[in-house]
Amino acid sequence: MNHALIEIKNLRKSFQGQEVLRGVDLAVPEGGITLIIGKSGEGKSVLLKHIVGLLRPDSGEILFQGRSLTGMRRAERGALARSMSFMFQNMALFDSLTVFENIALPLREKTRQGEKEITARVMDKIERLELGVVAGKYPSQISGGMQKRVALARALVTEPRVILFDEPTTGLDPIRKNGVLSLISQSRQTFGFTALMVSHDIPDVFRIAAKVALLDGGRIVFEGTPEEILATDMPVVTRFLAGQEETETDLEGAA
Ligand SMILES: Nc1ncnc2c1ncn2[C@@H]1O[C@H](COP(=O)(O)OP(=O)(O)OP(=O)(O)O)[C@@H](O)[C@H]1O
Repeated sequence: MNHALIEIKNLRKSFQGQEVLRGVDLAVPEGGITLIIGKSGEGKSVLLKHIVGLLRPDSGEILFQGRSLTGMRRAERGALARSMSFMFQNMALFDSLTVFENIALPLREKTRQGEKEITARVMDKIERLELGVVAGKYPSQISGGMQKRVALARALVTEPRVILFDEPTTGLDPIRKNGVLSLISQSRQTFGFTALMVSHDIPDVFRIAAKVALLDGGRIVFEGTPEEILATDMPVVTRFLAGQEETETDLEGAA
């Protein structure tokens, strides 16, 4: 992990006069997992959506290997979009498609590969993510943890350079949560992509992150390693981490 693959500079975004991102600066190093944390509604998903081009900034820049997204020609932006995948919380699997067909979908949509190559690529991911037994099943016939594994296979099948994860473990129990986090970490080592992830699984998710960035008040107010964020006495960080613990305790108490 060394230079920044993606750089976000002074990014601003308002919705109906309400400024959500107020000058976000963030460097995402190549390789490794960069984690974005922050309170609910701070704009973490909005930030990810700018990187995949689903939202356009009011001002500021997103650089990919030093090149500005807005300055790129259409063809170049298209190629870049094909080199990224995402696993977003609301991007569920298609119920009417089998696991195999769900994984094949990005290849059918984003590439011109023939049936033989598609089958080979899908089967490779199915084998590596140990999904063989469920390949012919429909999403409703498999567990939530298995569905996340399928969603990960779908994100990986185009062999992307960057994968964005928006709360990839939402709705899973603690054991399955940790299973999915380990799977993401192992897949990253095997396939070598750069990951940018939004997660509330604190502190569990720290063990797989190389870098942590805290979004607060529309800006990144802390960047560092997991060890650094746990050790800092910056009030904005300690308040946030203490709040997370309370939420966890409340949820456990309510369960
Ligand atoms: N397309 C949109 N139009 C209007 N407002 C939006 C839009 N997208 C996001 N917002 C607003 O931007 C703010 C930030 O939303 P966002 O989903 O990024 O928060 P978040 O930090 O990801 O929260 P959570 O942790 O709860 O998922 C919210 O107030 C949301 O209502």
